[in-house]
Amino acid sequence: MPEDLRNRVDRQPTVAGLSEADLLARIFPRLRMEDSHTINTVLGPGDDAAIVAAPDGKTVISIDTQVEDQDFRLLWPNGYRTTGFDVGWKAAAQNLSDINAMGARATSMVVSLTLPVDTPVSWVEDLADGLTAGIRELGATQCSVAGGDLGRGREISVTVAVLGTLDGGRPVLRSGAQPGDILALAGTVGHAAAGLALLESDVAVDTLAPAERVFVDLQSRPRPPLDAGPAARAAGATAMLDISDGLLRDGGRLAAASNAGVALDPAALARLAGLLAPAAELLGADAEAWVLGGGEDHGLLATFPAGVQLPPGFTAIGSIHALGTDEGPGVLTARRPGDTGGWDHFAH
Ligand SMILES: Nc1ncnc2c1ncn2[C@@H]1O[C@H](COP(=O)(O)OP(=O)(O)OP(=O)(O)O)[C@@H](O)[C@H]1O
Ligand SMILES: Cc1ncc(C[n+]2csc(CCOP(=O)(O)O)c2C)c(N)n1
Ligand SMILES: [Mg+2]
Repeated sequence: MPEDLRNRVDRQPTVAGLSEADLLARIFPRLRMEDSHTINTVLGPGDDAAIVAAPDGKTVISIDTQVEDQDFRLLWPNGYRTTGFDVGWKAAAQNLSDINAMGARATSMVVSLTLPVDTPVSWVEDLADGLTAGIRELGATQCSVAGGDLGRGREISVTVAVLGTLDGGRPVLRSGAQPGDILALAGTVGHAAAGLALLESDVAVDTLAPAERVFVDLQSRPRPPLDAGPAARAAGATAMLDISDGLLRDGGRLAAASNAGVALDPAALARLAGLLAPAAELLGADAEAWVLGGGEDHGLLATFPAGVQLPPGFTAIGSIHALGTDEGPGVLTARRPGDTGGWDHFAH
C-alpha cells in the first residue's frame, strides 16, 4: 500500500513514533459508554484482562476479522475512501449479528488492531468512534468494549470478539428446521453486494443518486436487525443464522444442519431483487444474483412452525420440506444464475 493512501490528507500525524500507551490514551476515552452499556462490564480496559458478567452463567461468544484489501479497501475504484469509522462500525455490526443469530444479546467486546506505521492517528480514533457508534446505534444497549490489543503489521487488520447472553433461554441453532416450517427473513439481503459492486465500479461515488448511494453506505456500515434475533427466539424460531455469505450459501448451511430442504419463494425473491433496481439498472447487473449470492447485510434467516405469527421485522420468503429420496439438503430456487454461490474467503 503506497504511503500516501493511508496517510492521505496533508501528512497527518501517524501512529509511527507513538508509544502503545500514547495510542491507547487516544482510544480509551472514545470507548467509554453510558452506564447502561457497561452494566455487564465488571472490569473494563486497562488491566491484563477484563471481567465481564455472565448474567445466567453462560456466555455466547463469537469472533470476526476484517483485513485491508480482503474485507475493505482504503480507496475503492469508484473513489470512495473507507474511513476508520466505517471499519469500526462494520466490526461492531458483524459481531453483534452473530450474537443476534443465536437469539442472544451482546454483553461486551474485545478488539485487536494490527496497524501499519503510516496509519493516521485520526483514522484509529475514528475506528474507536465507529465501534462505539455501531454498538449504540444498532441498539446493543448492554454492550461495551471491555479491552483489546494493539500490534504492528503490513496491512490493517481488525479483529473483534463479542460475548453475549441468552438470559436463561435456549439458543436458536442452525439445525432445528422442520418440514412444513416457514422460512423468514429479517433485515435486508443483497444490498451490501450491490454496494460492493458500486464500490468496485468506475461510476464515481460523487455522482451517485441517493437511491444508489444507500447501497454503498450499507456495505460500509451494515445494519443488522438486532431486535429480531431475541424476538425470533421468543416467537419459537426452530432454526436461525445470519446471512453473511449469501442467501444460497447460508440457506444451504441451515438446510445441511437441519437435514432438510429449503425452497425459496420466487415471488419473494423478485420482490427482494426489485429493491435493488436503482443499482442494478445503473450497472446493468443481475439484481437477483445479488439477492441469492450477496453477503454482508447480516439479515437473519429463520424458520418458524407454520401458523406462528412472525415477529415484527420478519417476512416469509420460503419454506422447509422433507428431503425426497434422491434429494440432498440444499436450497431450491426457480432460477440459479451462474455466479450466485456466495462468499468464500479461499475460493475467491
Ligand atoms: N479457525 C477456526 N478455529 C475453530 N473454529 C472455527 C475457525 N474458524 C471458524 N470456526 C467455526 O466454524 C463455524 C463457521 O464459521 P464462520 O466464520 O463461517 O461463521 P459464520 O457465522 O457462518 O460466518 P461469519 O464469519 O460471517 O460470522 C463457526 O462455528 C466458527 O466458530
Ligand atoms: C475488498 C473486498 N472484497 C470483497 C468483499 C466481500 N466480502 C468480504 S468478506 C465477505 C463475507 C463475510 O465474511 P466473513 O464470513 O469473514 O464475515 C464478503 C462478501 C469485501 N467486503 N471487500
Ligand atoms: Mg454468522
